[in-house]
Amino acid sequence: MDKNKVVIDVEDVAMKFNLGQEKTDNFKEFVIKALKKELLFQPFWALKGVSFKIHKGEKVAFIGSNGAGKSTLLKIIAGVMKPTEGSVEVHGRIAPLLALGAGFDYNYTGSENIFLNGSFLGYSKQYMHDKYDEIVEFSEIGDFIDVPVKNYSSGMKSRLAFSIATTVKSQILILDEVLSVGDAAFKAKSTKRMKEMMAGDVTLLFVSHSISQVKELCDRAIWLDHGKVLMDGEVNEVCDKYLEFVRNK
Ligand SMILES: Nc1ncnc2c1ncn2[C@@H]1O[C@H](COP(=O)(O)OP(=O)(O)OP(=O)(O)O)[C@@H](O)[C@H]1O
Repeated sequence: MDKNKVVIDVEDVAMKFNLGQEKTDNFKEFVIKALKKELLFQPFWALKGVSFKIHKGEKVAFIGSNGAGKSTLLKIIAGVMKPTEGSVEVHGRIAPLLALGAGFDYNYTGSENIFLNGSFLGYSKQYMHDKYDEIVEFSEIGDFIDVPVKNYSSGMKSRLAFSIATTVKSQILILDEVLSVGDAAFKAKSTKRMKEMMAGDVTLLFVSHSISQVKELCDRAIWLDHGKVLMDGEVNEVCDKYLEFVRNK
């Protein structure tokens, strides 16, 4: 495996959101104010000057307080959002597992969503056919596979999303909090599968508030704070500094 190959190159990325300064009580009021141009928007930088490179096979965790910009950064890397400034280069196929069930169309059945997600990830219908049984079996969805996803519990949605993303073979895996959902049995099963994948040359981008899980799965951590990289290095070192920071807050 070519450990020196850069698979993700993030350069000077910034992301600006426009936040409404005043509260509107309802949508009608919002539309009227917007039409009358009475709404004031204040720019808010969720990410600013973020740069790093990720090499093939690295397992990288993104840690930091609520609102630090972790999910926004992963969405930009996955191509769901375009950064306001900077550039992101990705070499390899990404299986994004952003916020649970993202990528599902709730009106379609689990089965239909497997093919929908497959085409979204760039896999052929035949390939998804070949993987179908394994995906359904691992997800433990059972007969619910023919029911619209809107009737699934959040645990069922995350089990199916996890199962799709980890059964199809992709070089880059993005996991956002997903392992924290699902019951104890599924959690054990998904952690085992993650570890099997870790043994291969998959590149992992992992967001979690569980530092023990981060230490277990990753070898590098990037600590984000208020949209900036505060520390980037060996996982135990960065996590310990972060925990110390949290304790002293
Ligand atoms: N679409 C959006 N419009 C406006 N603000 C947004 C949008 N998405 C995210 N934000 C803001 O950007 C900041 C970063 O959010 P993000 O979800 O990336 O943080 P996070 O580090 O993943 O947080 P958490 O640990 O709570 O999941 C937050 O202040 C959030 O309110």
